[in-house]
Amino acid sequence: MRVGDETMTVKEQTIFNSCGNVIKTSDKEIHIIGRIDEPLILILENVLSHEECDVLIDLAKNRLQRAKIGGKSHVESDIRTSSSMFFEENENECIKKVETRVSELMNIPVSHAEPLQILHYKPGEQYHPHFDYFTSGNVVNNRISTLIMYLSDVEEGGETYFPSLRLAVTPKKGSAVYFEYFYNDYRLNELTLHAGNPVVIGAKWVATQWMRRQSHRIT
Ligand SMILES: O=C(O)CCC(=O)C(=O)O
Ligand SMILES: [Fe+2]
Repeated sequence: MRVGDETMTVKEQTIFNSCGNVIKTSDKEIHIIGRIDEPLILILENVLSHEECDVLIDLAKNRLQRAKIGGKSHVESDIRTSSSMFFEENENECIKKVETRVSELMNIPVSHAEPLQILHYKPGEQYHPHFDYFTSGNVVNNRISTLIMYLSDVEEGGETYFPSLRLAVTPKKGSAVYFEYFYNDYRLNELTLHAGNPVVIGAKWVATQWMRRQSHRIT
């Protein structure tokens, strides 16, 4: 292909940095078991141990709140019907360890990390298709990448679904799906539209880490 040829495509830079199928963070070997290249979407195994999943669920259990929209309206949102909570940064040794591992895996300093979010879906609950980046107005320090870690298996339903790519990721305890939306070509970012399909049988627990373009933490 010639330069200037309209059909010439230049592969976009990715944030995620891996060569090979195994990623070594300072305390774990994580395996890539599935991928789409553009936009980059990775299915990762062994991100969290089963014990870590259980600890995160236990710590979150009593602090969950049904999804709300609007500060004062207290109207329950139909966009997301699950319950959620956020951990404090560095809240305890387990959170600290997970935050460090996730930041190494996502190749972004921990200071760019939002607080770790826990979501709990009961049968019938779901998260309708959405973008993780903010689309309204002039966002200064937008989100650039997401890691959704599954803290439980789900007997039926509950997949993370990318409708534009027709990709469904089945929750598996300790596994995760990674995607990024930092591309110059806006159409690639838009392909990261995703949903949490309704849980049919069982309970779904996830931990979501969103990364920002710039430092986000005050400390
Ligand atoms: O529960 C899922 O599979 C999706 C969660 C999600 O999209 C999010 O936390 O932003
Ligand atoms: Fe999302």
